[in-house]
Amino acid sequence: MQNKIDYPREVAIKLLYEINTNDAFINIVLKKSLKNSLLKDVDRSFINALVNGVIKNRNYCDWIITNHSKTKFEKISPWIKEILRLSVFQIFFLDKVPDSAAVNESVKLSKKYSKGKADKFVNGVLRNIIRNKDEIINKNFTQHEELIIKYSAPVWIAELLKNQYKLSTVKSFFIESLNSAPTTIRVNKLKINKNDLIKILEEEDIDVYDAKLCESAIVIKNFGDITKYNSYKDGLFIIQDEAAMLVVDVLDPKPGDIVLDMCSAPGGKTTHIGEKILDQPGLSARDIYQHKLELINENCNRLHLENVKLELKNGSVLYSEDIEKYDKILLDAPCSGLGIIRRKPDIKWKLKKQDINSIIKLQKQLIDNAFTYLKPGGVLVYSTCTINKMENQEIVEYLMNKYKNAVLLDIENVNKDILLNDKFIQTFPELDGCDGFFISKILKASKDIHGKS
Ligand SMILES: C[S@@+](CC[C@H](N)C(=O)[O-])C[C@H]1O[C@@H](n2cnc3c(N)ncnc32)[C@H](O)[C@@H]1O
Repeated sequence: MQNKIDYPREVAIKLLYEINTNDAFINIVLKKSLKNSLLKDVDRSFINALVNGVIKNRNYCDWIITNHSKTKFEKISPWIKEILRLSVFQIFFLDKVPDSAAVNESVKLSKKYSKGKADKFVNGVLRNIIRNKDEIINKNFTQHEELIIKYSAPVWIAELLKNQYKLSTVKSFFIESLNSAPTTIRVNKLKINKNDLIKILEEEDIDVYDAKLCESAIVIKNFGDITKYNSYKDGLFIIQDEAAMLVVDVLDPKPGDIVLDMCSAPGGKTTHIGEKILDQPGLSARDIYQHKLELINENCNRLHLENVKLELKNGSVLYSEDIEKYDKILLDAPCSGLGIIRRKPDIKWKLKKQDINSIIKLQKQLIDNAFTYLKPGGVLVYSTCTINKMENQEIVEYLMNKYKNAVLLDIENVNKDILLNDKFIQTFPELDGCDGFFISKILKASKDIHGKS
């Protein structure tokens, strides 16, 4: 056995420790560490696969470790836990890595990252697991255990969704969350048309595929670091999920509209609005964090949008100067993010049951203020990237019950498969390929249309 530690595995362990012990965000730590220009592309994708794989399958890995270790799982030190998880993930999910390689690398890592006889402990646990590999793979689970263990669903999220959807829907949702999400880009139509962009991407050796739901979308594969391509640097497109593109299609802003994007960072939808209004003045993009406004600014600069007004404002505060000022408002609200756990699997472990109530409280404040900021005759689009009905349909119902002049509009010109009663869009990763988005469209009528007192 060579003594040198395999570099990608060591990076993966450090990142897993940061995510699981220090609460770091998977996308941020991965982006930072994969930027290292000394890394080969193959190592970059191995680190990405290891870190995402462990976080996605964390419950399953932990269940296997728990059942094959004499030391209680809670008593295992954080570094050793990550080393074991990484090994178990390789043994059960990566066919190309021989089991012996996964074990040997973990033993070396445990010598470096722990004191005492940790390497012997790791070796013993992993050899025990390998001996029982077939039995583990063929284990019969109850339906509940299958969700929680095999598909690594947090218990409380599984319960929440089982109260809202059929068990088969919840199951396929969690199975899909273990897969990788596609990469889609939105053509920047201010700069180029779709066919010309496809030609340029093909010349750059990027694989290009049709997207399903949105006319401006292209699926891309086989590109490595996207920021190195001229097409990216020239601002010919932005990376954005297809469902996220639908949000602005539903808002349908036109040149001349006064538009507010209330929770707008990092600006995926802001830039789409800017494109649709032909970069005319009239678009304000807000967020509560200054550093996030800078991300919008970067996106606007790269996509050649010059007229977006950035505002550091708290959406839950009612500003009197904004009342009845806007023709169109997008409220892409902060939410539980359950619709994007395929892209950001750490959401599963970071989100807590008690967070849902505070998220809902904020969503109600935001939608109240958004509605107040609309001109009579104006249109509000309320969207989230979650499939939790409490943050979706129920927030819209709250608004409809509170304001006599709120009218839920039909959503037109979209694929009927993603519509619920013509009123809501709800996409599901396992059915539609894109992220799990909710979209609704509300008109502020000039007078009481419900006849309520
Ligand atoms: C779902 S993200 C928006 C994504 C964005 N629309 C896009 O397409 O790129 C929600 C945003 O709301 C912001 N946010 C959270 N609380 C807020 C508040 N009280 N007021 C304004 N923005 C807020 C977050 O910082 C985050 O950037």
